[in-house]
Amino acid sequence: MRFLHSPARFLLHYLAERPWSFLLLGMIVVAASAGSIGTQYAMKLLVDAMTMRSALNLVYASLALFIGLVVAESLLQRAAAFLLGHLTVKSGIQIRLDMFDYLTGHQMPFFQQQRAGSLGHRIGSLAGNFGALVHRLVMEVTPPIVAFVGALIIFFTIDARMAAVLGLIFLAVTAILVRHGLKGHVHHRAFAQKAGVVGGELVDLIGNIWVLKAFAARRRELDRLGGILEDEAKAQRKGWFFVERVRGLYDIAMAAMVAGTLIWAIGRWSAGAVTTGDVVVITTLTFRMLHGARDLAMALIDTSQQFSYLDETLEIVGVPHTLTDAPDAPALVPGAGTVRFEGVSFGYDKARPILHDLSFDVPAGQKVGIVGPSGAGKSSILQLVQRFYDAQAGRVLIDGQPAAGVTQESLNQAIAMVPQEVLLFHRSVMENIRFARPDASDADVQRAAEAAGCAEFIADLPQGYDSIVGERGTSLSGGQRQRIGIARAFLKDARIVLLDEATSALDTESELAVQAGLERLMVGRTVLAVAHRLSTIAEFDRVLVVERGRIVEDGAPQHLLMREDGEFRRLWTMQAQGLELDDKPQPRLRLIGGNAVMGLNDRVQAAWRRASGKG
Ligand SMILES: Nc1ncnc2c1ncn2[C@@H]1O[C@H](COP(=O)(O)OP(=O)(O)OP(=O)(O)O)[C@@H](O)[C@H]1O
Repeated sequence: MRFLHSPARFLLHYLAERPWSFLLLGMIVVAASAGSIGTQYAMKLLVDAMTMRSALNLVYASLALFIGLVVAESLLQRAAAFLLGHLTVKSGIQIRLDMFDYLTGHQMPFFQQQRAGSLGHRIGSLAGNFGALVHRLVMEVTPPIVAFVGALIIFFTIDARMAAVLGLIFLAVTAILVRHGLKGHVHHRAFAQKAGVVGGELVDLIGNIWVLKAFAARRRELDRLGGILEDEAKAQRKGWFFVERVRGLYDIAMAAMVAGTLIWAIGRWSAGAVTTGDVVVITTLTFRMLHGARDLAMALIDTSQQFSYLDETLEIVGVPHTLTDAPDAPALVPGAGTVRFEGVSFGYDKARPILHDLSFDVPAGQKVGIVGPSGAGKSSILQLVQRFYDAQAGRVLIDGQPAAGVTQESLNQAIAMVPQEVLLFHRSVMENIRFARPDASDADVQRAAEAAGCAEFIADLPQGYDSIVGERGTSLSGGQRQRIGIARAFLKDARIVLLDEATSALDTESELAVQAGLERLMVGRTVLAVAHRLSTIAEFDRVLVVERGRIVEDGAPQHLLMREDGEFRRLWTMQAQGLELDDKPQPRLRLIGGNAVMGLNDRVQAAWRRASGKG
């Protein structure tokens, strides 16, 4: 999206979305400002008519003109404010929708590098920035410019020399103020940065409220927050003092200028060169011009500040997408559910490859367990199947179609994933499960929940399916969240199911419930499961053992177990002893949770016996 490349393009893009409305707004504002200058002129006519003892008709006509212009200006001002509010609210909705759409198109690493809260805040503030910019330009920059031009014209009718002098003064005052004001940017930026730190700290503290309470750290953290707020206040004070200094300077300059102009005008009046009305209009217009110079300078400073906020946000949110659909990419045509890796090499960082020349073929309906030491690249294989990343070499084919050649949306439709950590929205259980298929009926959702083994615990929740699960599902246990994840996969009803087994141990009862749900889910589907507890894949059709990004064994679990010095057998034996391997250059053994050992339950013991011919 080219319009995200610069604040000016961004502004123009959204102005061009409603060109006629914004043009109308500009015209109303120009007319209102002209009307306001016109009132000064009408006042001069009135004063002249009165002092020159003109016919009463002329006096009343001037008065009528004056009142008419005052009313017209005020009506136009209201119309402009109404239209501006209406337009910026509409554009604000559009901007946030566009930005959310663009933001969610970024690849996963983007979200790992940015804090979610700060991204949300930035999207929200983009709409605010746009509104503020349009407001400044239309309501604060345009009127002083129109007033300046109008005043200059009136001055020229009175005294050309004076008009030229005042015009130059106006430009000089504006330029000096803008120049000086821009120097204050450093203070404003420092304050904005400190305010950002405070915001981030607050979000962090509230997000980690559990730690705060558990470590009795409320008082301690309050003191720490006090220190950070003090820092912010210092930066804020510097900004204020700067602005006040600029204002002081301006006030002194204005007093001198108005006094000078008045003395000069009265001198001309006493010489009979100008009328009383002229003196009145000269005085009011001088005030107006000088105020206009100040307002214009402030508005320009503010506009440039808004531009830099906008620029800062666009630099983060508007970076180009790194993973996009190929032009004219077709949708994936779902088939029986085959997965094929052809010479796939991949690294999150190109310089540090994780998977090396991986090739395997999973026919439809096969259940494949992926095992290996921690960090071997198992989860990365699942990430590539879903095309969260592109491989640096080779291809991933889903139902014979390259994952990189079809639309990402259609690819994600064809695959159901039950991740290690099931993430839930702060919505009801019903909505959370239905997220997998928005058009599913309540009965469909309930059937999926029953199949996943959720029905019982959902019935025990205070409002059943309507219960809100708490932010990120915190009011549910780990096992319950996982079963909701399985229910989602049921509802999605995809031919290909990816499972990434949770590393954190569940209690035995939960584990059995999750296991039962998974087993029902796997029936008749192609399954790729990353397994930490080898017990879970004992009855799979096939096991791929991955070590440092390479497949070192591939076969049915029973067969692999029979290989005397096989890797799978070694992992199995270690797990039976409660140990697990880290896939580091110097592999390290570590103790794993007791449940993993308990996970080697009867079924596995039976498989072991079968494999070793003792069954
Ligand atoms: N998003 C990421 N960005 C950069 N490196 C990553 C990312 N995810 C994983 N890695 C690295 O890639 C390597 C393989 O990780 P992966 O998660 O695929 O291993 P795994 O075999 O699934 O491990 P585990 O069993 O511990 O889940 C690890 O060294 C890991 O640090």
